Amino acid sequence: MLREAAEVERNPTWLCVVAGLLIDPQGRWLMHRRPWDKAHGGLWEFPGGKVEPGETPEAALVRELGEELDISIDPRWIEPLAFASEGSKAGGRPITLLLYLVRQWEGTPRAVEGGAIGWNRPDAAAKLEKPPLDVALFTKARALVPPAENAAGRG
Ligand SMILES: Nc1nc2c([nH]c(=O)n2[C@H]2C[C@H](O)[C@@H](COP(=O)(O)OP(=O)(O)OP(=O)(O)O)O2)c(=O)[nH]1
Repeated sequence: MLREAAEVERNPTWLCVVAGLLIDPQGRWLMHRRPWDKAHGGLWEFPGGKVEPGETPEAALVRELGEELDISIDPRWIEPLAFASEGSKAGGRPITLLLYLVRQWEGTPRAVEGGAIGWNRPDAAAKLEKPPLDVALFTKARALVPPAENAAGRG
C-alpha cells in the first residue's frame, strides 16, 4: 500500500496546471498566444504552466508568470478564481487547470518564450480561439470577476 502511494506521488495520474487572469486598470484582460511549436500552438490561453513536483500551485504561478511574462508577483496579490478539468486523452494525463485572479504585478508583461500577448476587453478576448479547456473557464471567469472590473472593461 505504502509503496503504491509513493509511486503515485512520484508519478501523479493527473497534471496540475496553474494560470493567471491579469486585469489592468482599464479593465483589459491579458491573454497569451501559445508558441506554434507547443501543444495548442497559436491558441490564446491564460498565461501559466505546469506545477512541478514539490511546488505549491501559488509558487508555480509566481514562477511561471515570471518565466513567461517577465513580471514579479507577490503571492499576496493573487486569489483563486475558478478551475476546469478535462478527461484523459489518448496517451496523456488528464489536466486540472487552476485559474487565479492577478490584480497587481511588477514590471511590464511581455511574451518571452516565443508566444505573444494581447490586452483586450473581455468581449474581444472572448472571441479569441482558445484551448478546449479554456472555453468554459473563460465564461466562468467573466461571471466571477467583480463588477467594478467588468465595468472598467466596458466599451
Ligand atoms: N498555461 C496554460 N496551459 C493550458 C491552458 N489551457 C490548457 O489546456 N493548457 C494546457 C496546455 C498544456 O498542455 C498544459 C500547460 O503546459 P505549458 O506548456 O503551458 O506548461 P509549462 O510552461 O510548464 O511547459 P513546458 O515548457 O515545461 O512543457 O496545459 C491555459 O489556459 N494556460
